[in-house]
Amino acid sequence: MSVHDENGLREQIATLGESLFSRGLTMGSSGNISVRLDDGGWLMTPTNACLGRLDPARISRLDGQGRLLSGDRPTKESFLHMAMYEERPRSGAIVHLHSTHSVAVSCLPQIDPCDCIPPLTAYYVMRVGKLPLVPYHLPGDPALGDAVRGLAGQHSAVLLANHGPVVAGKTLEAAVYATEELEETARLFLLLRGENPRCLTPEQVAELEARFPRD
Ligand SMILES: O=C(O)[C@@H](O)C(=O)COP(=O)(O)O
Ligand SMILES: [Zn+2]
Repeated sequence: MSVHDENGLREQIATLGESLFSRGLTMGSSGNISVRLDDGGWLMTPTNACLGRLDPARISRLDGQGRLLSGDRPTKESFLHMAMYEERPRSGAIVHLHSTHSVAVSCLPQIDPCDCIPPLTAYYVMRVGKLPLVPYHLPGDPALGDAVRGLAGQHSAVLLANHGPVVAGKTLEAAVYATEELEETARLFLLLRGENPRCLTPEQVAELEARFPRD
């Protein structure tokens, strides 16, 4: 990958981070973003950085073993991102946010841990699919990587209990779109609680999965 391409990805991380932050999809210095590079390394947002005010030049550059090559110290969830990439060789980017409605769902006692949000809309199935719950861990706990490793092969998105979503996509744009769709569907799910909404049937879900594979 040329320096020119890498710089373009740095700019894209900062631009999309600002877009997510300015729309209230993550607050303060919460959330992190990573992109896989052609040489097997990664660009990751630095720890304690506000996604709304990222400096492209200070984004952490890691090698394939997760060692910091340049930039600020990476997100404390770097091992979580790396575990997800390991299981998803076709994923090129990962987004983790503290988006309010998704976090709210992650705190509910009675959600199905194998599938936290039912298939309410076609677009949700196309962008997110089945969303498993990862049991609560301290943010930055290396055990989170192992917990996610067991799920990420089958799922492009997981929901960390009492914490928030982690979403992979083929490109950074795809991961951001999927995270936005997850947040909007979490909002719908909360709006419809108690209404016994009509969900898509297993046949309708299977048709969508076949016609619109994610990555
Ligand atoms: O919730 C946390 O502490 C992290 O998962 C997070 O969202 C922000 O951590 P850093 O990326 O290390 O700033
Ligand atoms: Zn977090």
